[in-house]
Amino acid sequence: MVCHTPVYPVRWDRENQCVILIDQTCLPGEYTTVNIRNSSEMARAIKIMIVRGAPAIGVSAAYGMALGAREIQTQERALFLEQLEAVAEMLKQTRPTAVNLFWAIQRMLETARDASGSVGEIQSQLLAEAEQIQQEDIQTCQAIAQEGVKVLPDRPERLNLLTHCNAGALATAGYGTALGVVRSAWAQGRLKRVYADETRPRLQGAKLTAWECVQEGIPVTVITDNMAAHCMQQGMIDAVVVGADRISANGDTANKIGTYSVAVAAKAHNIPFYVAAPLSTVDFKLADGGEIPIEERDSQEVAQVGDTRITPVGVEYYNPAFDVTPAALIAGIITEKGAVAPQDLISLKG
Ligand SMILES: CSC[C@@H](O)[C@@H](O)C(=O)COP(=O)(O)O
Repeated sequence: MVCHTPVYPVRWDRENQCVILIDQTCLPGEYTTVNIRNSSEMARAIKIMIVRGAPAIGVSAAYGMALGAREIQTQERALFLEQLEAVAEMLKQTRPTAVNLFWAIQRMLETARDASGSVGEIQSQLLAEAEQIQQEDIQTCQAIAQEGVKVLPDRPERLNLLTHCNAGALATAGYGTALGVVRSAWAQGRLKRVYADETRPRLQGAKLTAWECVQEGIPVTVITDNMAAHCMQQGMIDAVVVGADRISANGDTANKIGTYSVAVAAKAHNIPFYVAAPLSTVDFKLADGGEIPIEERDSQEVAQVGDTRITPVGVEYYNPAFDVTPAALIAGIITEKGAVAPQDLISLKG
């Protein structure tokens, strides 16, 4: 096996002046990369999930803005800023739930507005800002992982953790949020095994979380989504750690569809359920999870497994990509500034 660690799903290629994305639609069968040369290509890559996962989407959007800035021809500052807004709008249309997308685009727009100098200098500053966002995200993930390990159940025996979807290095600039906690627990000798829900319909757990674990020799068992409650009932799970796409001010958490049912099952079995996410995933403007926009994706994702159609002709489909886990089911939200109870999240507002 060719080992691809550490995993960096989004990279700036200085020599070729393009962004290199790991094509996550090809994993685990094939490790390939895609060169992204302009903002439209980046928007498409986010939409069709070549790159996915809230923080990775944010980093990619930041690079999309930097690429878009370079496509603008005018040397007139006001016109440049106006055209950059249009690039921002295009990137914002890609995926509605992951707030990191909007957070990163906003940060890039503010960088452009605050920048002094010529249009050329602003373009350079935007590229530097995208690189900065990327570096910060890796450091944030490592801090989340350190904080996360501290809150895991304190038991003499090694822990069995369950996770849903992929909140690993592939979903961030590197290292991961929920899977970062798993990684750190493994590095510290506190992890026995991670159970990865397969995560229908896109199978990020079976494909991506499992792939990342195999890369690093972390023991991983893939289960279908409907097995999680059974595993909990059998005493196989000590804690659940998942990522997030958007967290409202009260701690309600939108994450990959199926997360809510895992949280309900964890509560029923008295198993702590943790959300690991950077503060850039918290949308303090939203009072509760009812205000979080939920992306609905193509019905084909439900109708098919891989390329095989599994449903009869004539049925209807419903394919929300995310659900909202109420704060009451969450034992703690693990951020780079420490882990807090959902109701105390507001104390971390910068
Ligand atoms: C650190 S990633 C956190 C979330 O973005 C992740 O759990 C998730 O739901 C990803 O969804 P996806 O649709 O694959 O982008």
